[in-house]
Amino acid sequence: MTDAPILEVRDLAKTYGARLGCADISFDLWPGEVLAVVGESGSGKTTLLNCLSTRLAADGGSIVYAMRDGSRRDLATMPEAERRFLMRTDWGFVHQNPADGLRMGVSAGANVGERLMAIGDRHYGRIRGTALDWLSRVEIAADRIDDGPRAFSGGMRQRLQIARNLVTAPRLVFMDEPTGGLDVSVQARLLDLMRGLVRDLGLSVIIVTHDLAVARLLSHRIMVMKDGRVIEEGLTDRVLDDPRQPYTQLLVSSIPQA
Ligand SMILES: Nc1ncnc2c1ncn2[C@@H]1O[C@H](COP(=O)(O)OP(=O)(O)OP(=O)(O)O)[C@@H](O)[C@H]1O
Repeated sequence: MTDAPILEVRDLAKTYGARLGCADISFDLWPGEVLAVVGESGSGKTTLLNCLSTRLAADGGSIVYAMRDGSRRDLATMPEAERRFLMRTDWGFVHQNPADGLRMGVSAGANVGERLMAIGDRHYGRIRGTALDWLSRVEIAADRIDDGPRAFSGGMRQRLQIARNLVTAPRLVFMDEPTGGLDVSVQARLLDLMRGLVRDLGLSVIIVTHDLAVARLLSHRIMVMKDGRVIEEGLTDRVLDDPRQPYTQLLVSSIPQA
């Protein structure tokens, strides 16, 4: 842990014409911290995640990112090429639908190795070795390395997407409903795996989910969104065990208690 946030977000806002995407978003994310953004469908979670990861241009506010060299940079004014480099190296983005984050037409090994090549690794044997190592870390058998994602189950595809993202040792990972659309038993295994990796690698994570059980298991802190704004935030246990806002109370009461 360092004593400075990895991300400082102030007054971030995004509208789509007359419709509000998100507004008045301010928070700090600390190294090694997992922040869950929760809320119902349409509350602005995905808009916020896409603005933070610069996949979408915000209308206002600032996002300051702590670079590896310690310098602090405003992402809105960072040149496109530099942002793209960050996305390939320092950041990961795990999509709900693995097909959005994988190259479906190439092998599992190539999906992982490609990210290494993008940061300049050219040694075939080493790339394949690292890809094998990562497949095993996400519990994909070594003999599947030459199979394409199309031959994988939904859970395997999602694990492959995670390996592809983590192989470059990113510092910040964005996740958009990473367990959405999977069977409950597959979700449980994936969550367990993600929790271990996040902890072992000391990743900073912003995870969007409408599933409070996912937030409970993975996150240190929760931001609750409603109608594009953050209406409550705090440590995960506090928010889930002692929600202050009526809307959060409603969300919490609607999930079965473990
Ligand atoms: N491309 C777009 N054009 C117009 N309006 C949009 C667009 N994307 C999102 N919105 C609107 O912005 C608001 C926030 O949507 P957003 O997708 O961020 O919510 P969400 O909480 O991620 O929902 P979900 O869980 O269903 O993905 C909604 O009112 C939505 O209709």
